Amino acid sequence: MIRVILTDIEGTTSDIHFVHNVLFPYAAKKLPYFVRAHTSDSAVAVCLDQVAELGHVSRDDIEALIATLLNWIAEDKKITPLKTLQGMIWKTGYETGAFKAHVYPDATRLLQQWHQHGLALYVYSSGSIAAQKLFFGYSEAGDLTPIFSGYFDTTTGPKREQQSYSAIQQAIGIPASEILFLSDIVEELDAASAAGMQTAWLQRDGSQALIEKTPHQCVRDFSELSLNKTR
Ligand SMILES: CSCCC(=O)C(=O)COP(=O)(O)O
Ligand SMILES: [Mg+2]
Repeated sequence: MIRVILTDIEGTTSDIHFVHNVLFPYAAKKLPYFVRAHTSDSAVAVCLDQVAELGHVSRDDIEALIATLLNWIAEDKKITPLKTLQGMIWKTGYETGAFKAHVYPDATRLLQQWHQHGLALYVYSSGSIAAQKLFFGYSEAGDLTPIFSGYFDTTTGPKREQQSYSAIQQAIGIPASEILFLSDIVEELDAASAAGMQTAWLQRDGSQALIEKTPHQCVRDFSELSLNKTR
């Protein structure tokens, strides 16, 4: 029996194009000014320490740190300090109404329904926890944060590693077999499955036949999901 839904965001609850065509360009445009203006903020400084280390750049060279961050955005790197800084930058975008987060109507409807039926809902995304809360707080469907019980990001571990899902299972405190993880990325589903979770592969491109030769439940949208199906 599934008691917990753990969901990815980009490509699962939400359109990948919203993230790549709206969120990432907004962050790239604002990042240089944001970093220069906040170098002495402690939370930003911690991120810049990490960028210097991971990017092999001098900590004193702010312009090189900015260039590294912009390259990471262009390459869609899921690197924790980048994701933390992006979340800080998007806050203004959401608060000023520059954009609202896209959530597929089927995802909104089913998440609300599952919440009403007593399932616990959690998010696991490469976006920082702060960014996830903004995303669902300022969604096109309104504030969806009340339906979620918790959030996980890459500070728990990378999304393609089994250990990350084991750590999430421990934190949630429900047996892995009663947790259903939803994602559009098969390597993430493989890692969750190796940790004992149930899995479902969101293949939202309806023009293609569903890839079904996998151990994962395959669906086009949330309305096709079965909470009773086991591998
Ligand atoms: C919630 S912030 C926007 C999404 C994001 O930055 C990202 O990298 C999406 O990664 P996901 O793990 O949700 O595919
Ligand atoms: Mg995804």
